[in-house]
Amino acid sequence: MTTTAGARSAAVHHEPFTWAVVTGFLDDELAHRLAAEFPTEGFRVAGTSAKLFSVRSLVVAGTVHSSTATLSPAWRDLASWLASPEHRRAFGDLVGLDLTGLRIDASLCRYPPGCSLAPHTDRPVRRATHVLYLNPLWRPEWGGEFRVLRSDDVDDVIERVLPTLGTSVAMVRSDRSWHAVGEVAAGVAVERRSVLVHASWPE
Ligand SMILES: O=C(O)CCC(=O)C(=O)O
Ligand SMILES: [Fe+2]
Repeated sequence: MTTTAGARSAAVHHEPFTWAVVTGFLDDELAHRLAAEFPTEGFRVAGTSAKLFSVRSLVVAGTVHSSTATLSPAWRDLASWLASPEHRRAFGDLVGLDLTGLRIDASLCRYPPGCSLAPHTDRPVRRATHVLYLNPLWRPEWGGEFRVLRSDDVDDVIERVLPTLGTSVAMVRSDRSWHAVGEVAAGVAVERRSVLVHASWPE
Protein backbone atom coordinates (compact mmCIF):
# COMPACT_ATOMS: atom_id res chain seq x y z
CA MET A 1 0.00 0.00 0.00
CA THR A 2 1.60 3.26 -1.12
CA THR A 3 0.80 6.11 1.15
CA THR A 4 2.74 9.29 1.65
CA ALA A 5 4.60 8.93 4.91
CA GLY A 6 5.44 12.63 5.22
CA ALA A 7 2.11 14.26 4.48
CA ARG A 8 2.51 17.77 3.13
CA SER A 9 0.78 19.29 6.08
CA ALA A 10 0.22 22.97 6.57
CA ALA A 11 0.84 24.37 10.02
CA VAL A 12 -0.95 22.74 12.90
CA HIS A 13 -3.08 25.37 14.64
CA HIS A 14 -3.70 25.20 18.37
CA GLU A 15 -6.39 27.84 18.74
CA PRO A 16 -9.18 27.58 19.58
CA PHE A 17 -8.44 23.85 19.27
CA THR A 18 -5.87 21.69 17.49
CA TRP A 19 -6.58 21.44 13.77
CA ALA A 20 -4.65 21.22 10.51
CA VAL A 21 -5.35 21.17 6.81
CA VAL A 22 -3.28 18.30 5.46
CA THR A 23 -2.46 17.70 1.81
CA GLY A 24 -0.95 14.62 0.22
CA PHE A 25 -1.73 12.20 3.03
CA LEU A 26 -2.45 9.56 0.40
CA ASP A 27 -0.23 9.02 -2.61
CA ASP A 28 -1.68 10.96 -5.60
CA GLU A 29 -2.15 7.96 -7.86
CA LEU A 30 -3.86 5.98 -5.11
CA ALA A 31 -6.11 8.94 -4.24
CA HIS A 32 -7.25 9.20 -7.87
CA ARG A 33 -7.94 5.49 -8.01
CA LEU A 34 -9.97 5.61 -4.79
CA ALA A 35 -11.99 8.54 -6.16
CA ALA A 36 -12.66 6.72 -9.43
CA GLU A 37 -13.69 3.55 -7.58
CA PHE A 38 -15.65 5.19 -4.75
CA PRO A 39 -18.48 2.75 -3.95
CA THR A 40 -22.10 3.87 -4.10
CA GLU A 41 -23.78 0.70 -2.80
CA GLY A 42 -24.20 -0.52 0.76
CA PHE A 43 -24.63 2.87 2.46
CA ARG A 44 -27.01 3.64 5.32
CA VAL A 45 -28.53 7.04 6.04
CA ALA A 46 -27.24 9.05 8.99
CA GLY A 47 -27.34 12.53 10.47
CA THR A 48 -29.98 14.70 12.04
CA SER A 49 -30.44 17.57 9.59
CA ALA A 50 -33.35 17.81 7.18
CA LYS A 51 -31.29 16.35 4.38
CA LEU A 52 -29.46 13.19 5.42
CA PHE A 53 -26.02 12.01 4.40
CA SER A 54 -25.11 8.35 4.06
CA VAL A 55 -22.28 6.29 5.48
CA ARG A 56 -20.67 2.90 5.03
CA SER A 57 -18.20 1.31 7.46
CA LEU A 58 -14.64 0.52 6.40
CA VAL A 59 -13.00 -0.12 9.78
CA VAL A 60 -14.87 -0.78 13.03
CA ALA A 61 -12.92 -0.76 16.31
CA GLY A 62 -9.63 -1.42 14.53
CA THR A 63 -10.98 -4.29 12.41
CA VAL A 64 -11.60 -4.15 8.68
CA HIS A 65 -15.37 -4.46 8.17
CA SER A 66 -16.51 -7.65 6.44
CA SER A 67 -18.40 -5.66 3.79
CA THR A 68 -15.12 -4.33 2.38
CA ALA A 69 -14.74 -7.72 0.64
CA THR A 70 -17.05 -6.33 -2.06
CA LEU A 71 -14.90 -3.22 -2.68
CA SER A 72 -12.19 -2.70 -5.29
CA PRO A 73 -8.62 -3.80 -4.43
CA ALA A 74 -7.55 -0.18 -3.85
CA TRP A 75 -10.36 0.31 -1.31
CA ARG A 76 -9.65 -3.02 0.38
CA ASP A 77 -5.99 -2.01 0.67
CA LEU A 78 -6.97 1.36 2.09
CA ALA A 79 -9.17 -0.32 4.71
CA SER A 80 -6.32 -2.65 5.72
CA TRP A 81 -3.93 0.27 5.96
CA LEU A 82 -6.38 2.33 8.04
CA ALA A 83 -6.53 -0.58 10.49
CA SER A 84 -2.71 -0.86 10.67
CA PRO A 85 -0.22 0.37 13.30
CA GLU A 86 1.50 2.42 10.55
CA HIS A 87 -1.67 4.39 9.94
CA ARG A 88 -2.24 4.89 13.66
CA ARG A 89 1.21 6.46 13.88
CA ALA A 90 0.67 8.60 10.75
CA PHE A 91 -2.68 9.83 12.08
CA GLY A 92 -1.16 10.55 15.51
CA ASP A 93 1.69 12.50 13.87
CA LEU A 94 -0.83 14.77 12.12
CA VAL A 95 -2.34 15.92 15.39
CA GLY A 96 0.68 15.51 17.68
CA LEU A 97 -0.85 12.73 19.78
CA ASP A 98 0.12 9.20 20.71
CA LEU A 99 -2.96 7.22 19.67
CA THR A 100 -1.82 3.98 21.28
CA GLY A 101 -4.73 2.12 22.86
CA LEU A 102 -7.38 4.24 21.17
CA ARG A 103 -10.14 2.75 19.05
CA ILE A 104 -9.85 3.44 15.29
CA ASP A 105 -12.97 3.62 13.10
CA ALA A 106 -13.28 4.66 9.48
CA SER A 107 -16.24 5.11 7.21
CA LEU A 108 -17.13 6.40 3.77
CA CYS A 109 -19.49 9.36 3.63
CA ARG A 110 -21.68 10.78 0.87
CA TYR A 111 -23.40 14.14 1.15
CA PRO A 112 -26.03 14.70 -1.54
CA PRO A 113 -26.97 18.20 -2.74
CA GLY A 114 -28.86 20.08 0.00
CA CYS A 115 -26.98 18.28 2.78
CA SER A 116 -25.01 20.10 5.48
CA LEU A 117 -23.72 19.48 8.98
CA ALA A 118 -24.54 22.00 11.72
CA PRO A 119 -21.85 23.29 14.12
CA HIS A 120 -20.73 20.62 16.58
CA THR A 121 -17.61 19.62 18.51
CA ASP A 122 -17.88 15.84 17.94
CA ARG A 123 -18.88 13.58 20.82
CA PRO A 124 -16.57 13.44 23.86
CA VAL A 125 -15.74 9.79 23.10
CA ARG A 126 -13.78 11.10 20.09
CA ARG A 127 -10.13 11.91 20.66
CA ALA A 128 -9.15 12.92 17.12
CA THR A 129 -10.73 13.00 13.67
CA HIS A 130 -9.24 12.98 10.19
CA VAL A 131 -11.50 13.62 7.18
CA LEU A 132 -10.08 12.80 3.75
CA TYR A 133 -11.84 14.24 0.72
CA LEU A 134 -12.35 12.19 -2.42
CA ASN A 135 -13.72 14.72 -4.91
CA PRO A 136 -11.46 15.17 -7.98
CA LEU A 137 -13.20 18.43 -8.81
CA TRP A 138 -14.97 20.74 -6.41
CA ARG A 139 -16.01 24.34 -7.13
CA PRO A 140 -16.40 26.87 -4.29
CA GLU A 141 -19.94 27.69 -5.46
CA TRP A 142 -20.95 24.08 -4.79
CA GLY A 143 -20.74 24.74 -1.04
CA GLY A 144 -19.96 21.70 1.10
CA GLU A 145 -16.88 23.38 2.59
CA PHE A 146 -15.48 22.26 5.93
CA ARG A 147 -15.68 25.20 8.33
CA VAL A 148 -13.28 25.57 11.23
CA LEU A 149 -15.28 27.67 13.69
CA ARG A 150 -14.36 29.96 16.57
CA SER A 151 -17.67 29.25 18.33
CA ASP A 152 -20.97 27.45 17.84
CA ASP A 153 -21.97 30.16 15.32
CA VAL A 154 -21.86 28.73 11.79
CA ASP A 155 -20.72 32.12 10.47
CA ASP A 156 -17.88 32.57 13.00
CA VAL A 157 -15.44 31.03 10.54
CA ILE A 158 -11.68 30.73 10.98
CA GLU A 159 -11.10 28.77 7.79
CA ARG A 160 -13.06 27.20 4.95
CA VAL A 161 -11.64 24.08 3.35
CA LEU A 162 -12.87 22.80 0.00
CA PRO A 163 -13.37 19.02 0.00
CA THR A 164 -11.04 18.35 -2.95
CA LEU A 165 -9.09 15.19 -3.58
CA GLY A 166 -5.68 15.32 -1.89
CA THR A 167 -6.95 17.57 0.91
CA SER A 168 -7.86 16.43 4.39
CA VAL A 169 -8.57 17.99 7.77
CA ALA A 170 -7.25 16.63 11.05
CA MET A 171 -8.41 17.83 14.45
CA VAL A 172 -8.33 17.01 18.13
CA ARG A 173 -11.72 16.88 19.79
CA SER A 174 -12.33 19.28 22.69
CA ASP A 175 -15.17 21.35 24.10
CA ARG A 176 -13.96 24.09 21.75
CA SER A 177 -13.55 22.04 18.56
CA TRP A 178 -16.48 23.67 16.77
CA HIS A 179 -16.73 22.80 13.09
CA ALA A 180 -19.44 22.41 10.45
CA VAL A 181 -20.02 21.52 6.82
CA GLY A 182 -21.65 24.13 4.58
CA GLU A 183 -24.65 23.04 2.57
CA VAL A 184 -23.87 21.24 -0.67
CA ALA A 185 -25.66 23.47 -3.18
CA ALA A 186 -28.99 22.18 -4.36
CA GLY A 187 -28.86 21.28 -8.01
CA VAL A 188 -25.17 20.38 -8.29
CA ALA A 189 -24.68 17.21 -10.26
CA VAL A 190 -22.24 15.61 -7.81
CA GLU A 191 -22.26 14.46 -4.21
CA ARG A 192 -19.59 15.28 -1.63
CA ARG A 193 -17.50 12.20 -0.86
CA SER A 194 -15.14 11.62 2.03
CA VAL A 195 -13.54 9.10 4.34
CA LEU A 196 -14.04 9.90 8.01
CA VAL A 197 -11.48 8.45 10.41
CA HIS A 198 -11.86 8.64 14.19
CA ALA A 199 -9.63 7.76 17.10
CA SER A 200 -11.89 7.28 20.13
CA TRP A 201 -11.35 6.69 23.82
CA PRO A 202 -11.87 3.01 24.64
CA GLU A 203 -15.35 2.40 26.07
O1 LIG B 1 -17.09 15.90 6.28
C1 LIG B 1 -16.52 16.76 6.92
O2 LIG B 1 -15.82 17.63 6.38
C2 LIG B 1 -16.66 16.81 8.42
C3 LIG B 1 -17.60 15.79 8.97
C4 LIG B 1 -17.79 15.89 10.45
O3 LIG B 1 -17.44 16.84 11.07
C5 LIG B 1 -18.44 14.78 11.18
O4 LIG B 1 -18.95 13.85 10.54
O5 LIG B 1 -18.47 14.83 12.42
FE1 LIG C 1 -17.45 16.47 13.15
